[in-house]
Amino acid sequence: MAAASTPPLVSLRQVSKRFANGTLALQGMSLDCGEHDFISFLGPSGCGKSTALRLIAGLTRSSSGEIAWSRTNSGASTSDRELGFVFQEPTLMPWAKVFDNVWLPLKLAGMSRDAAAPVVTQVLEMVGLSRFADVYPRELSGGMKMRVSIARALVTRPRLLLMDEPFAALDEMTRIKLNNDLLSIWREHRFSVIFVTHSVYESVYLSNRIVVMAPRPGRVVDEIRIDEPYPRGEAFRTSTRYNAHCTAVSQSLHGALHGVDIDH
Ligand SMILES: Nc1ncnc2c1ncn2[C@@H]1O[C@H](COP(=O)(O)OP(=O)(O)OP(=O)(O)O)[C@@H](O)[C@H]1O
Repeated sequence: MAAASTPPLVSLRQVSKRFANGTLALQGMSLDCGEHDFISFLGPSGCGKSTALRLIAGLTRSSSGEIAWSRTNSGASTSDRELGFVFQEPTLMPWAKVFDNVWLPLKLAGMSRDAAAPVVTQVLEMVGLSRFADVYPRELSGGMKMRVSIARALVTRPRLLLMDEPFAALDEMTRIKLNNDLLSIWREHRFSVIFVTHSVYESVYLSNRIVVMAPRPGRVVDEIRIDEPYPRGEAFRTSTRYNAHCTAVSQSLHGALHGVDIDH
């Protein structure tokens, strides 16, 4: 979690996005994402979660407001290579082996296959796919393809990993396994995560902060801290405390959808 003295990695101040067709997809969002935060954007369809993520990634421009990045140790402003993005679909190149899919961001940055090999091998190990470097995506299950996608996002060693409903299409058991593996990678490598989800249960399990959002216009209605220690495992998932957090977050979401302010 962010120490009080550490400046935020990225700050949003009153950020809004109106599309050309007039839709106000996001209205006045403010957020500080700290070093080693795990933040979830939680809300129903159309509340601007993906738009907020795309704004942070620089994939779309805000209509108003400011997005500011902290300076890196080298003094440079945060660059693309310090951001990783994982989409709901793994979006792998079907004609390329797992190794080459993961190498891609480094290849685009000018790194040869040989020079990239140690780091590619290392991230494949992190996601549990060491033995699959030489297979094609079609030979992998949905969960394994998502692991490749996560490895590809981590190969540049980003300070911030943006994840847009990465596990929504996976079965429950695979999702739980990937939740656990993501948390252990995050704890060990100490990057920050912003994670978009529709699931109250997933957001409570993973995050230290949950940003609750509502639609029409897309906006933040609440932020809830999950002050529970990591590592989190089955004991937490089946605890009364976990259930109490899920109830509180559900109530906030429910209140937001009915235009009621929830006081925390
Ligand atoms: N390129 C676009 N042009 C016009 N409107 C858009 C565009 N992209 C998104 N919107 C609209 O902006 C609003 C917010 O969309 P966004 O995809 O950010 O929501 P979301 O919370 O991520 O939804 P979901 O959970 O369904 O992915 C929606 O009303 C959507 O229809």
